Amino acid sequence: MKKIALLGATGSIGTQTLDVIRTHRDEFSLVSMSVGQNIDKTREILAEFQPRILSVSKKEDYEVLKDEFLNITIVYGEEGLIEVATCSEADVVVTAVMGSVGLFPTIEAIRARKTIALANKETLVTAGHLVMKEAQEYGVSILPVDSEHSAIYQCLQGENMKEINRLIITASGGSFRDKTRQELEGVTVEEALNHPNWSMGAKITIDSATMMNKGLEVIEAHWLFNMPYEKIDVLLHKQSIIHSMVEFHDRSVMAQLGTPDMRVPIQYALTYPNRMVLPSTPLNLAEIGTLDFAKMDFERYRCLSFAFEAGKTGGTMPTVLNAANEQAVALFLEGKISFLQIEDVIEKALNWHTVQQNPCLQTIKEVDLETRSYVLSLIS
Ligand SMILES: NC(=O)C1=CN([C@@H]2O[C@H](COP(=O)(O)OP(=O)(O)OC[C@H]3O[C@@H](n4cnc5c(N)ncnc54)[C@H](OP(=O)(O)O)[C@@H]3O)[C@@H](O)[C@H]2O)C=CC1
Ligand SMILES: CC(=O)[C@@H](O)[C@H](O)COP(=O)(O)O
Ligand SMILES: [Mn+2]
Repeated sequence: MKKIALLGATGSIGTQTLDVIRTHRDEFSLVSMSVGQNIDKTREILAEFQPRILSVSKKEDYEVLKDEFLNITIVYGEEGLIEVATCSEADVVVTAVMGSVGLFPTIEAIRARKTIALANKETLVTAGHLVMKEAQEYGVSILPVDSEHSAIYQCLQGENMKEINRLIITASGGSFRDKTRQELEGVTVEEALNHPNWSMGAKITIDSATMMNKGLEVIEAHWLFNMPYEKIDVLLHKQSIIHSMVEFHDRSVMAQLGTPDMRVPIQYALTYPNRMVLPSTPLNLAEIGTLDFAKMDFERYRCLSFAFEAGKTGGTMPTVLNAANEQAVALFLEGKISFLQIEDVIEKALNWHTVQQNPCLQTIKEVDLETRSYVLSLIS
């Protein structure tokens, strides 16, 4: 029986992780979980899965739930996230919170020698050098959940890392892939949230529309696979059937394919190196007929250029990229800035910041906060 700590149980990845646990009750159990503010859904999850520890974001929710669920340890805030992630019984921590708030619990989980099933890409973007160093020091595996990185990981099984020529990350193009830049003026939040292939949380769906999701994934791949940026390519592939590819020195290309269903990479991370049955829709290529590919347009998707530049600059630059993006997307979702302003404020933040190399955790925390304040100052 594998015991799971789940950060972000009420979200899109969290819900699908619970579905995987539900499908394999004899293999997995939920021992601890965190949520944000969705307390109705939390009550349902607690009743069904009965974890030992729950963390909520707000103290007010903690006050209510602690009197309601007397046999569950209830905690809250950033300390609560760490308590969930370091729960003594847990073997594996699924990091499915949204944003850089996932960094500190992930670091503490590594120090507690938990295997990490990593969905929360912002953690690697903001502090990849520290996360990978800690994982190496503590002998902890970081198993990718993000579909592209899971695909690459699957293609690399039994391969020699020294024989890789390049990684090819596929990108659907997001909600606005058929629009020109001019047509992006005045697009609505509702339109932006309409991803063509995946049903995901709001923030990543907007990232997908701006192509920042792919930028974050390039940086995530750089750290996970120790790959220089020059060897990471992005390819437009609108069906999201090929989840990513690896080209080797002999020009052989390995790809992983499947219908878009995040339960597949989630389950793979939980069962690795084995596989188990999953009631997912089989891939029917005859029915799909055609798979499309196109060259990435870096003028159209400026956020992808920002990410490559920030990644190559290194130091605190990816932290700024991530924090500015998180703040800008939040402002867009609140209706306070337009879709095109997202990339404008990110560009301003990157130009404003003076990079510091090899930042420690404290510096990353400070730069993250300063960047968010800077972005807010731009619109006030
Ligand atoms: N969804 C997907 O298919 C994929 C997602 N990812 C990555 O996985 C992560 C999660 O994405 P997704 O599931 O879509 O996101 P969702 O927005 O659906 O879920 C986020 C989860 O995190 C919780 N949360 C949000 N903010 C905080 C906070 N400040 N403190 C504590 N908890 C918080 C939410 O709680 P509540 O709702 O209760 O407020 C919810 O449980 C992201 O990093 C994303 O990039 C990667 C690949 C695919
Ligand atoms: C499911 C998943 O992993 C997402 O990150 C997905 O890749 C988003 O799709 P695009 O960013 O390619 O639109
Ligand atoms: Mn992805």
